[in-house]
Amino acid sequence: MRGSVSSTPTPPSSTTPAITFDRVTVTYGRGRSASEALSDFSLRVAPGETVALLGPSGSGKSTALKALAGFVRPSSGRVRLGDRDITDLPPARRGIGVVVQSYALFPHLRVRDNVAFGLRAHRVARSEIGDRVTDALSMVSMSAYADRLPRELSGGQQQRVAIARALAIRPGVLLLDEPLAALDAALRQSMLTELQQLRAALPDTAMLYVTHDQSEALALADRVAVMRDAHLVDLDTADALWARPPSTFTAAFLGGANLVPCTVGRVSGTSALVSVGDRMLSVTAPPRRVGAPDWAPGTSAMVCIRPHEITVAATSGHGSIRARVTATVWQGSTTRVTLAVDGLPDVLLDADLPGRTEHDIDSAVWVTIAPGTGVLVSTNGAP
Ligand SMILES: Nc1ncnc2c1ncn2[C@@H]1O[C@H](COP(=O)(O)OP(=O)(O)OP(=O)(O)O)[C@@H](O)[C@H]1O
Repeated sequence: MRGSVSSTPTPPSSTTPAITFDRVTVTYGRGRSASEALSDFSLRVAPGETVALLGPSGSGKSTALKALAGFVRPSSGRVRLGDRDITDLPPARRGIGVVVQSYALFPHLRVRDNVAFGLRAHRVARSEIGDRVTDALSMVSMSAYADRLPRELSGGQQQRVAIARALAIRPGVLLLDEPLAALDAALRQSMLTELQQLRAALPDTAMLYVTHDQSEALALADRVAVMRDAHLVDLDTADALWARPPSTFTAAFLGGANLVPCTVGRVSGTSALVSVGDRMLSVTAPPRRVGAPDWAPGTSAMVCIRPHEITVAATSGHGSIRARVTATVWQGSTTRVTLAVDGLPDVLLDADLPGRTEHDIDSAVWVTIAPGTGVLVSTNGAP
């Protein structure tokens, strides 16, 4: 399946979607100060599917979530859960579990009462509440903390309680808005693993996961919806978006790709020879999206080269290109080396080299891009 929003905004199964956004537009403010935070947004999420809304700050991700949860009202368009149109329902009657970045726990209520609160708001029978709270806390491994106040918990523990509170109502749909953003890097990693386990434990729950962190989207989502300036720009499986980015924006947003201008030469199936400066490079030419022209010889495009696909040596080798080191940053397990490559005056390439690699600034090196590792990306419609 190709990642064109116009051609494939459909969930993988043919069942009724758990979540439907049908051409939703949200406008904040009025008159001259009115601005569209979400424009003509359509998306369907299948039962049991996790879709990540990924995009930079201000691109409209949270607004989409709020429109579904009922915290903002669309100026046009409809939202549905299954066959039920919920556009006009108050939030508490939508039966959606919501988890936000700031935990939003009541500071004066103990953990068990924070979780029970949502159940009372959803009018769950008093006799059922105790068992539901116990189940939800055990799902997030927080049973031992039921009698604590939020201030007696770490950030990660508070976020688990917030997730338990959302799960206790047994929602068919769970919305998570940057749930890990307030946590430190180590905790974020372990919570990410726990969220993966939670997802496996809830095979029928559809999840919409808002993040600006591509690694969270790749780790958790069945499909990724890339947002930009209030619009959905690309939608596909995480694998497909990574391997065959449909746009330069998505290529850059998912993993800091090097985007090198090229001219398409000979194309055979999914292989292409392209000229980059005065060099020929063998790259992958993914099938174009439905309705788009093929990669015609002479077309201007970009080659997306991931930083880990570049090797750097002190001496020249077969097919290597001379370059100059302009910066190095040690990142722990890798060193990012930035390179000015001969014949490409306007491009700096980032290479991620394993371990701690020492290169003097301005030193001459030889760069090799393994044949076939770069992928062609269309510049049609790109800014
Ligand atoms: N209540 C509001 N009133 C006016 N404008 C708003 C309001 N909430 C959001 N916006 C604006 O709408 C746009 C989209 O905001 P939104 O919060 O949906 O973006 P986002 O992609 O979730 O960003 P972030 O990752 O920073 O949370 C932004 O320009 C924002 O400033």
